[in-house]
Amino acid sequence: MRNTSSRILILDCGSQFTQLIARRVREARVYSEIHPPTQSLEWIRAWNPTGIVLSGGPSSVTDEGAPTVSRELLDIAPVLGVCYGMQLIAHLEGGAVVGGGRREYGRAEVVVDEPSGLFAGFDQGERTTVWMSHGDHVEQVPPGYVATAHSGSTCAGFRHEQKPIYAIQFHSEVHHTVRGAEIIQNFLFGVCHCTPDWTPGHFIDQEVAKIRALVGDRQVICGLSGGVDSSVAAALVHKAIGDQLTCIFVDTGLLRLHEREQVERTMGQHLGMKLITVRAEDRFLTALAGVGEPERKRKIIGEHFIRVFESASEEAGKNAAFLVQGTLYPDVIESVSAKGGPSATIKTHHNVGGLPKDMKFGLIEPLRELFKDEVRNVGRELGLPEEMVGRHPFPGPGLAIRVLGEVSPYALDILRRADAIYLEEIRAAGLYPEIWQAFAVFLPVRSVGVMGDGRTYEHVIALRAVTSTDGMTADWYAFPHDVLGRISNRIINEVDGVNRVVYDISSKPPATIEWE
Ligand SMILES: Nc1ncnc2c1ncn2[C@@H]1O[C@H](COP(=O)(O)OP(=O)(O)OP(=O)(O)O)[C@@H](O)[C@H]1O
Ligand SMILES: O=c1[nH]c(=O)c2[nH+]cn([C@@H]3O[C@H](COP(=O)(O)O)[C@@H](O)[C@H]3O)c2[nH]1
Ligand SMILES: NC(=O)CC[C@H](N)C(=O)O
Ligand SMILES: [Mg+2]
Repeated sequence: MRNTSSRILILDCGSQFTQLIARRVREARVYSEIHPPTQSLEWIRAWNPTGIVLSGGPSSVTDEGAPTVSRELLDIAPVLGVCYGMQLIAHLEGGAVVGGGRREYGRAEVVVDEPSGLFAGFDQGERTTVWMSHGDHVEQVPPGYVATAHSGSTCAGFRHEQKPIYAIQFHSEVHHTVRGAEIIQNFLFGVCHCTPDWTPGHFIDQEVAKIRALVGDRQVICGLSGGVDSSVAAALVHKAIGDQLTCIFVDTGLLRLHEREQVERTMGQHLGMKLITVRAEDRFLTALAGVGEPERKRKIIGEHFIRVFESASEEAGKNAAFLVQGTLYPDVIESVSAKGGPSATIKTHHNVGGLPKDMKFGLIEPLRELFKDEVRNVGRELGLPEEMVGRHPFPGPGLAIRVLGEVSPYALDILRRADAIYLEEIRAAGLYPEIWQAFAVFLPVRSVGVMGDGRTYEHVIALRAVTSTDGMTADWYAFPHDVLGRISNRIINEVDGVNRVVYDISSKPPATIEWE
C-alpha cells in the first residue's frame, strides 16, 4: 500500500511538539509515523526506518522512569535528537547532562559552529533565531562527538564524528525557529537520503485500505456537520466503503442562521452519499437549560451528540458498528494528554474529551493526526470543491460556547442575527479567505447606551477574527477600520437588544480562539 521509498520513525518522548515534527516531515513529502520509545529494537528494525527522530519531552534524562531507548538504536538508522532527544543521546553515549543554571524558554539566538550536516547551507558563525524550551543542558558532549552549534555558553547541537547521529537543543519543528524546516530537510535529505515522494494521495490510499480492513461488511455512520473536517472524513470513508456509510447531520439548535438548509443543500450537491438530518433542537436546549459552566456545557453536548447518533442509527435500521468523526490533532491535544505527553487539558472538545464512556460505536477518525491545512489539502485531493474545503471552522458545540454562560433561545437569536451580519460584511469586503475564522460572541452583560435620545440598557456583542495556519496558535486579524465600523453600525441598528459592539484583540496563546 505504502509504495513510497523512505520512512521516518519518530519516537515520542512526550513533547507537545512531536506532531509538528511529523508534520514538517510530511511537508517535505516523506512518510513518517509516531511511536512510543518503548518499542522493542526488534520491532524498530522490522519497521525499517530510513531515519529516526527522538523528540523532546518534559522529563530529565536522570529522572526515574524517564523515557529512554537502547544504545543500539543509534546504529539502526541515522538519528536526530531534538531537545530531550539530544539530552538522551548525550546521556546514553557518556556525555554530561545537567539541570539548573542555563534555562532557555522561547526565542534564542544560536551560533552555527559547523555549517554542514544539519546546518548545511548556513554560514560559519551565522546567528540564527530558534525556539528553545529546556531547563537541562548538555554540559559535555559525549566522547566521539563534536559540537556543531552553541547559544551563549550552552551547547545547542552536536554530531557523532563518524556515524550519522545528530542532535539539537532547540525545536527545529516550530514555526518560530526561522530556518527550522531547512534543518529538518537537511536531516531527511542530506543525512538520511530520503526520497520526497509521499503525497496526500498516499495518505488517502493508506487510510482507505485501513478502513476497508477494519470495517469489513459492517455498517458505518458519520457525524457530518458540513464543516471541513467531517466532509473530508466522510468523503474518505465513502471512497473506502461506499454505501455502507450513512451520514447523520444533527440540528442541535446551536447552528447559525439558516445553516441547516445550507448544509443540506451543499452536501446533497457535492457529496453524493446517504444523508439523514436529525432535528434535535429541543433535546440539546433542554439539556443545556440552566447550565453556565463551559466544561459542563461541552460534556453535555458531547454526550447528546452520541445519543442522537445511536438512536438515528437504530431508526435507520443500520445498527452501525462504527462512528466516523472529523477529529483533528488540535482537538485531541487540547482535550487530553496525547500519546502519554505532558499536555494539559485546555478545553474538552465535544468530539474527544466530551464522549460518553458507554458509547456503543467503535471510532473511525482518519484525520486524527493531521492539522487543518493538511486536511484541506486531502479534501482538495479527493476532489471536494473550494466552497467546502475553504470554509471557516465551526465548532460542534456551536453557538452554545459563543453565548457565554447560560444558553437561552433569546441570546441565541440575538447572536445568530449579529453573526450573520458580521459574516455577510466580511464576505462583501472580500476578506473571508484571508481570515482563518470569524464569529460573534454574546456577552451576558448589559451596558448603557443612548438611541433616539432615549436610554438603552442592552447587550454587548464581541467580534472575533483570527489568522492561523493550524488553529494551534492564532493572532487577531487587523481589520480595515471602515469594515469594522460598517459591521458595528449594522449590528447595533439591525439587531434588537444590542447597543454595543467590541472587537477582540487577543492572540492564542494566551487567549484561545473560542471564548469558552
Ligand atoms: N451538527 C453536527 N452534526 C453531526 N456531526 C457533527 C455536528 N457538528 C460536529 N459534528 C461532528 O463533530 C466533529 C468535530 O467537529 P468540528 O467542528 O471540529 O469539525 P467539522 O465541523 O467537521 O469541521 P470544521 O472544523 O471545519 O467545522 C465533526 O467532524 C463531526 O464528526
Ligand atoms: O468541533 C469542535 N468541538 C469543540 O468542542 C471545539 N472547541 C473549539 N473548537 C474549534 O477548535 C479551534 C481551536 O479553538 P480554541 O482555540 O478555542 O481551542 C477553533 O477553530 C474552534 O472553533 C472546537 N471544535
Ligand atoms: N523540551 C524538552 O525536551 C525539555 C527537555 C528537558 N526536560 C529540559 O528541560 O531540558
Ligand atoms: Mg464544525
